Order: sequence, then C-alpha cells, then structure tokens
Amino acid sequence: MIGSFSIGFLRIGWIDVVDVLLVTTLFYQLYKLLTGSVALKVFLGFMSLYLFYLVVKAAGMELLTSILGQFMSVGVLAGIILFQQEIRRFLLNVGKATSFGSRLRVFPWRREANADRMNVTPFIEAAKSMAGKETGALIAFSMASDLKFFADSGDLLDAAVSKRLLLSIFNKTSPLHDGAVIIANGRIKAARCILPVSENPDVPASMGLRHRAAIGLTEVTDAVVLVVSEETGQISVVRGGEVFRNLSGPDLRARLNEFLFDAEARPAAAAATTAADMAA
Ligand SMILES: Nc1ncnc2c1ncn2[C@@H]1O[C@H](COP(=O)(O)OP(=O)(O)OP(=O)(O)O)[C@@H](O)[C@H]1O
Repeated sequence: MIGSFSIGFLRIGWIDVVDVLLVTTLFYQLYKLLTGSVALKVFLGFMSLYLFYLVVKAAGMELLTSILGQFMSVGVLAGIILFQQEIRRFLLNVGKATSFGSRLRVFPWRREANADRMNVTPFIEAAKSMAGKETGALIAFSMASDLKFFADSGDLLDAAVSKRLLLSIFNKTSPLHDGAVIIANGRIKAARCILPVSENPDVPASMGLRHRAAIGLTEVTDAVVLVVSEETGQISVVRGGEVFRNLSGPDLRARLNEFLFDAEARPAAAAATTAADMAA
C-alpha cells in the first residue's frame, strides 16, 4: 500500500490513521453529548450488553448468542428511539459547525447582521426588577432551532421587546405569566409556552419545575434560557443543560452576550454548574 508503514506485524496506511482519528473524534463528541445525562447510563448499559454478547459468541454458547443476537439486531432501531433527543442535538451541532460562513465570519453581510444585534438591556433590567420582587420568569432565546413547536404551545404575540412588556407578562396577576416567553429574531414571539421538562435525575430537588423546564429545553435544542427564581430571586442562564447560577447584572450581560452573539465572556462571570455538580 502506498504511504503505509509497519508496526511489528501490523501494516498501517494513512487512511487507517485518519480512520482512527475520525472514530476517536466521533466517540469524544458522543461522550461530550451524553455526559451527565440519563442517556449515558443507557448507552453504557447497552455497550456492556454488547460486550457480553461478543464474549458469549466467542465462547460458542449458541442459545445465549441467538437470544442476545435478536436483541442486538434491533439495537440500531432501539438506539434511534432511545437517543432521539441526543441525536437531534448532535445533528444540530454538526449543522452549526458546518455553517463555515457564520463561524469564520467571511461574509460581510454577516458582520452587518451582527452589528444590529438584539439589545439585551431590557432582559437584564426586567430580570433584576423581577428578582427584587421575587417574581418568577422563564425566557427562551431561539438560536439555530426556531422553537416554533414550543411557541405554538402558547399564545403568539410577535411584539417588540421592552422591559415594561416583560414585566407585564410575568406579573403574577397577568393571564400570560404562566409558562415561558419565547424570543426569536429579536421579538417576543409567544408567551405561556410549555417547555419539555428535563428527566435528568442529577438535577437537585431544590430546583423547581421552572428550572427543570429551562434545562429540558436546552437539552433538546441549542436555545439559551434565562430563569428568575420565584423562591430565591436568583437569576440563572441555562445552555446545553448547564446552569449558570446566581448571576449579577454584569454577569448576566456577559453571559447573554457570550451565548447569544458569540462574544467573549468576562472572567467575572459565574462558573457553569452541570446537573451532576449541582447534585454533588
Ligand atoms: N414545563 C414547563 N414549561 C414552561 N413553564 C413551566 C413548566 N413547568 C413549570 N413552569 C413554570 O414555572 C412555574 C413555577 O413552577 P414551580 O413552582 O415548580 O417552580 P418553583 O419551585 O417556583 O421554581 P423557582 O423557585 O425556580 O421559581 C410554573 O407556574 C410555570 O409558570
């Protein structure tokens, strides 16, 4: 083989090296995607069963091999059903990573779009005000995924963002205060939306359904969610299942700028807490 070399009796070509590197990257991405979620435990369970199947097969135990073989043959289909949320997230990440234009910012109109980016001040001002009055809030910002499915579960508004409107929506006497507000294209798209609740057992019981819904949405989409706790008045931002808790006004601004516009995070910003860390 052209461009191949030997290690002992093994003959390795460059294609093999690239193959191994790609598989390593794939497994690393899989690990990153699954880590801290229930899916990791299911995945490890499935891999243990597969290893057991290989051992049983090598030992020539025919009956057990055929029983486990039946299970393995539907493994791919079962995997797709079991991991549909993780597969969605993975494909979304691949989609984002391959949009070279936005990553490299090579197109001038991209810079223009970035220039008239949404003003985050109304969200910060509203969050601080609600935190002071122990009024709960749940605000989801759509990124690559448009969150239309979740917006449709609530009342459509399509209104300009303002601190006053946010405060009115989340006011405890407002008929719109229950559920989440969804922000898309710099506008308040909908209120009273129902978000998927995280089933991660590592989320501490001290976190109510509001936080679980924020974590749940970010587990299945690339949305960024702002949460104001009704009980403690704490402000948090959630992305990719990670909760950035107890944010001050400047921390919140830094996090929103970082997550919504890819801007540099300031070192003062609070550290992320995964569900596993929170449970520890
Ligand atoms: N799946 C969901 N989707 C959207 N909003 C939700 C969902 N679950 C709960 N909420 C919102 O969170 C509100 C409060 O829920 P819950 O009482 O469980 O949280 P909490 O304990 O008050 O949490 P926190 O202290 O974080 O505010 C609900 O009234 C509702 O407005």
